Amino acid sequence: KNDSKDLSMEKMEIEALQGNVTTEDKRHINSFTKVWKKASQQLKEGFPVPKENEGILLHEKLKHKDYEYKENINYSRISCLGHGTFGEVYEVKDNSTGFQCAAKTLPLENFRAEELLTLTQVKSPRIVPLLGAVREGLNITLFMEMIKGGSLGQLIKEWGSLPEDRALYYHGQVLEALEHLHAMNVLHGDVKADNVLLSTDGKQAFLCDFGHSAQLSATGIDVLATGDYMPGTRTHMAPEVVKGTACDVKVDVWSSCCMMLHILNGCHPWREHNANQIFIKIANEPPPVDEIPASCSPYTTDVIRSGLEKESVRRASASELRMKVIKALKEVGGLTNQLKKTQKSSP
Ligand SMILES: CN1C=C[C@@](O)(C#Cc2ccnc(-n3nc(C(N)=O)c4cc(F)ccc43)c2)C1=O
Repeated sequence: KNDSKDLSMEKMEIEALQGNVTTEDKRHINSFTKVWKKASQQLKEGFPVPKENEGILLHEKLKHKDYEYKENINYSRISCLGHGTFGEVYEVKDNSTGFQCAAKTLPLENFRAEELLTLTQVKSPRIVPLLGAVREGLNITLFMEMIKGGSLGQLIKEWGSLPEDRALYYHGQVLEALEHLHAMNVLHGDVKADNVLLSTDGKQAFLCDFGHSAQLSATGIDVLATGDYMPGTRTHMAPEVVKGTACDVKVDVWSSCCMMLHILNGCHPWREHNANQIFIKIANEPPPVDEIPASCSPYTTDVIRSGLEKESVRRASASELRMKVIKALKEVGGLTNQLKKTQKSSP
């Protein structure tokens, strides 16, 4: 009897929220997640979806007007920060407060409820904070803190590759974010340098883009290549993902070590193979440990080897690997080299 009462309460709550943008608390975002997931399904099946402007703003400097929050009317795009499979990310400014933040916009039919559910559940200093989620017609816009140092992927492009100490330093911070996620049986699903954002002084790294995240069942094992799951970046995919066998949170540990190879070598692992060959290589060949630079300390080599175990049961967990990273970072003398801003690679 109580459940049905709760359900009808929730139904009333959702109806009250629909068609409006409000600054409620985070739990209302979950209500919209259900509504948008259904609308996204309807669109995919070819049914029309009413064009609404609705959602939740979580930051007091993002101000809706008469329960509306629309591009150009209430906020404006300043510049494009990045684009990819996920949609586009812009730097935006609230027209009434001048507050600037970042906003990822994606078509409603590409909306995955897990992206928002993960972001409302996770509280970690190593994860980009969500500032709001608004539907405008057939688009969803997710507002988040602006992280001014840009992405680690951009930094690697600028410098070619990064020294071992800095690679370990950033790997350690990514593993901190993964520890938080994995403790809640959530996997990120697309750990790579493009999804790691840096503070301007390069001292802090933040994990972003939960468009590929998945909440695993209680056993912690799921087959990812099913349903609406969108796999992450091919070169960073764990063998179990490629093979479509049972996956657990350790797929992120594998990807984080592929990211480590990318930072150290300046290119993704499995570089010389074309897209289709990569799946066969990942599934059948030994892990790409031969791509670990010979100049790396034995401790760094041990980090990458422990995270690139093909059998996920033998692979280190995020917390075990972070311990190894801290040891390796100490062994190489800590974070010493400064990336001098002036010495950018020639244009
Ligand atoms: C909290 N939250 C909300 C949505 C989310 O799933 C995402 C994302 C995403 C994807 C790609 N790129 C960026 N991206 N964000 C920024 C920024 N916040 O400053 C950014 C800055 C760049 F220079 C390049 C890409 C950038 C952010 C998520 O995690």
